[in-house]
Formats: sequence, structure tokens, C-alpha cells
Amino acid sequence: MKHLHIAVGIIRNDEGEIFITQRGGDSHLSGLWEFPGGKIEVNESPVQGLQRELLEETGIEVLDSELLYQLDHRFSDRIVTLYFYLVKRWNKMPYGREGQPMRWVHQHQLKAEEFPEPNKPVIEQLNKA
Ligand SMILES: Nc1nc2c([nH]c(=O)n2[C@H]2C[C@H](O)[C@@H](COP(=O)(O)OP(=O)(O)OP(=O)(O)O)O2)c(=O)[nH]1
Ligand SMILES: [Mg+2]
Repeated sequence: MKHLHIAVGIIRNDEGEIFITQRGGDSHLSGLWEFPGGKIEVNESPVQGLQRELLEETGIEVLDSELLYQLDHRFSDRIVTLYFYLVKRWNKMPYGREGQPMRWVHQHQLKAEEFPEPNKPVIEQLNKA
């Protein structure tokens, strides 16, 4: 079974809103919403993977981030280790750079059922904070 390491960014503004995007087309878990991010490459640290993926997917440069949550999840065809980073400072305005739908949602309004299963604990934590 393949094992992937994934860095994702919880980009949160001063109003407590978080930038989320929708997984497209034929990708794994398409139609669900996600925190932008993706696979950490072998020569990268998790933070370097986060910086590269957020630049590719949202156009921002991460200036300050903090690891909020880390977990392993087994899907039917793969195991993923997810690193959830709270992105506290960045430059530029994030947008769906790959054409993916996007929106800003207050952290109290994030719905765990619209996200992949492994996001549940971190979304519950954000809903309560
Ligand atoms: N980006 C992201 N991926 C998530 C989240 N929750 C979750 O279970 N995943 C899973 C879905 C995928 O199996 C994996 C992310 O892989 P990906 O396909 O987005 O990776 P990538 O951006 O490098 O994509 P690609 O270049 O291979 O198309 O992590 C999340 O909140 N954000
Ligand atoms: Mg991705």
C-alpha cells in the first residue's frame, strides 16, 4: 500500500475566516472541500512542502506557520500522514490558482462532513476554538 506524506495549510485571516478549495474532477475524494496542500516530496521537509504546495495552489508565500495537528489515516488504497499547519502570516491574496472553486468560511461554520474523513478532529477543534 502506498504511504503519502501530505502538508496542508489552514490559512486563517484576522476575522477568523479560513480559505478552502474544492477537490476537482477525477482526483482522489473529488467534490469534497479541503485545505490547500499536497504531497511532500522526498527531498523536502514538511514546511518546505507546505510552502511549495501553497504557492502552486493558491499563489501565497507562507511567512509564518505552526503545526496544529498530525495524524495517519488509512484509505482503501493508500495510507496518508497529514500535517495540518495553521498559516498565520502570508503575502499576496490566496486564490484558486489551478482554477479550483474556493471560498472563505468562518472557522465556526466549517462542516466536517464536507471534508475528507481525516480532517474531522482538526475541524472540530477549529469549530470550538
Ligand atoms: N490537500 C489536502 N489533501 C487532503 C486533505 N484531507 C485529506 O484527507 N487529504 C488527502 C487527499 C489526498 O489523498 C491527499 C492529498 O493529495 P493531493 O492529491 O492533493 O496531492 P497533490 O496536491 O500533491 O496533487 P497532485 O499533484 O498529485 O495532483 O491527502 C486536505 O484537507 N487537504
Ligand atoms: Mg493538492
